[in-house]
Amino acid sequence: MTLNILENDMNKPSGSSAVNTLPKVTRKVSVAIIGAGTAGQNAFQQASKIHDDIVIINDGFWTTTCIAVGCMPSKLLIAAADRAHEANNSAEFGIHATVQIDGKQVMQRVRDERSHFASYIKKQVDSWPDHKKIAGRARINEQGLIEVNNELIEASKIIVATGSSPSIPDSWADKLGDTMLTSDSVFELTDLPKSMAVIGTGAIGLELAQAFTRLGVEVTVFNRAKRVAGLKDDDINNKAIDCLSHELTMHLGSTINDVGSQANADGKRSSGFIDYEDSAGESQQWQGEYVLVATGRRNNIKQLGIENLEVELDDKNRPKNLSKKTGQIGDLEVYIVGDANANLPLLHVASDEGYSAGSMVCENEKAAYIRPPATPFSIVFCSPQIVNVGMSLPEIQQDPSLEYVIGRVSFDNQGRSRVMGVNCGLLHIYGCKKTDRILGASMVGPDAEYIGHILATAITNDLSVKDMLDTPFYHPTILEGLRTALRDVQYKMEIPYQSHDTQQDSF
Ligand SMILES: Cc1cc2nc3c(=O)[nH]c(=O)nc-3n(C[C@H](O)[C@H](O)[C@H](O)COP(=O)(O)OP(=O)(O)OC[C@H]3O[C@@H](n4cnc5c(N)ncnc54)[C@H](O)[C@@H]3O)c2cc1C
Ligand SMILES: NC(=O)c1ccc[n+]([C@@H]2O[C@H](COP(=O)([O-])OP(=O)(O)OC[C@H]3O[C@@H](n4cnc5c(N)ncnc54)[C@H](O)[C@@H]3O)[C@@H](O)[C@H]2O)c1
Repeated sequence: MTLNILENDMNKPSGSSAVNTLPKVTRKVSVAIIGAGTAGQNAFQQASKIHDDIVIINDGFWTTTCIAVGCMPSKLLIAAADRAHEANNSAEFGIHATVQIDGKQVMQRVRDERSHFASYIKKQVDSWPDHKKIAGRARINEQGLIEVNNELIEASKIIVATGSSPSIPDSWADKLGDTMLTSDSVFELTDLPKSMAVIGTGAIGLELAQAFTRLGVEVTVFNRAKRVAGLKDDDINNKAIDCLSHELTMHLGSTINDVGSQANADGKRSSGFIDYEDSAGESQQWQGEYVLVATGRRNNIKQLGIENLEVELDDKNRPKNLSKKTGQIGDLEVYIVGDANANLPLLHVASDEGYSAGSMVCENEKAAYIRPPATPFSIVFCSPQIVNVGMSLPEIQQDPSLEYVIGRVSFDNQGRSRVMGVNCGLLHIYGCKKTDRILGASMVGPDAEYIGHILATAITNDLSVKDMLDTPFYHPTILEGLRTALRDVQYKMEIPYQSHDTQQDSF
């Protein structure tokens, strides 16, 4: 189905007042892409291979969220924090150091390196013809036309790649004023503050709270649920809280009743406050320099006028009839990709979806190379890292046909983890008894990013637990912990040809 909303209106008899009052279309294009982040840029590059009459519209910076305010600056901050942490915590190895942290230099390096990454994107965007790029905020009007600046664009196919933004509870921005930070503003700090509250223990809250703590900031974390990183396996969640609590002051299960800011005695600055009820029901107040609000992100779609393209949204702003493979909405010539569709708001997913939608507008599903939807996989880069792969435990439990066992390994006494002094963690692998396949896994622990990749490869390529165990595991590695958990899966499956012991790592 094509975008015929315009045609319907335009087809009204000539002389009709409706036609005469319509503003004039300034350009007609085969493909319009709205949003030039990772998903939009990939879509543009791919679609440009076939279409010359194509336009990409972007509001704000022409780098990407990932580079400007997301993955990269957060990992740069974590890198500095980890250096400080190692130096400060090596006494058990007989290494004693006095660490001096230059906050200005830490934050400057974050921005300098960010500029380095941004320069690659700038080079790419600069290479695109100017007439195909429009800087401005797009809106889709009632006729299904794209309004941007003084232009009115009619597009045969539209790819929406408008990303997401921090979601801030009502009135908090006004009440906190200058004391409020979000992931959009925190990397602009020119120095490290003395104190900070972090609200939210999702990926953003955990990563930044721990990084600032390690850099000497007095950080207090709040979350309404007794849950970190959205973990759905209670044992892994409890273990993650246990490992992270060694460093972080966390008020989990607390209710925030009010937030605000008040002038300091010096009259120069304000400080922020949070009135909250702790998990025991006691009223408390926190006061400090900044409040970092990390209470989730919302897709940038409602303000766009997407309903004018006949796209329906559910109660969570997610488009109905979304193909998770291509981002296409039903049989409309509309594709919604990356964070904008609120499916899996992760970088590799935005990248793949943008590529697929860009291919689809060139060819069709049969001719274009469309990658299958990625195996669900997420990593939170706190220490120890938190990883989820494949199906979650509640998803598995909802399907009685999936006879599952849980293979487990603790990293508290795992050989190499102990050698390295990073021995806190737990891995659960959910194995299917009937098929000898891995359904999913959840983990907090050292080297989880690598263990997660191996498990994602196994699930994606349909490897059996036996296949995995027939693969060598080098000694002594943290990855031997993965083998211990896989052996536990085998043992619990009671499959005759397989080993009947849960062998621990050899030391
Ligand atoms: C602090 C932080 C850390 C993160 N860390 C990781 C990580 O480690 N790993 C990971 O996988 N993911 C991470 N993410 C998530 C990742 O950054 C996003 O999933 C990804 O960048 C989304 O890309 P996108 O192309 O969908 O959107 P974006 O890159 O946000 O691009 C959307 C573009 O559309 C523009 N736009 C919006 N509305 C309009 C409009 N009406 N008209 C014109 N233009 C418009 C926006 O201004 C923007 O330029 C992190 C996110 C944050 C915030
Ligand atoms: N390493 C990574 O891959 C990475 C890193 C950062 C961000 N991201 C992406 O960004 C997305 C957004 O991250 P996020 O951490 O902002 O969101 P999130 O939804 O994962 O976490 C938000 C947290 O805030 C809490 N919360 C919400 N309202 C609250 C309130 N009023 N009081 C107290 N707590 C409240 C929620 O309980 C939840 O724990 C993630 O889903 C992820 O896709 C990924």
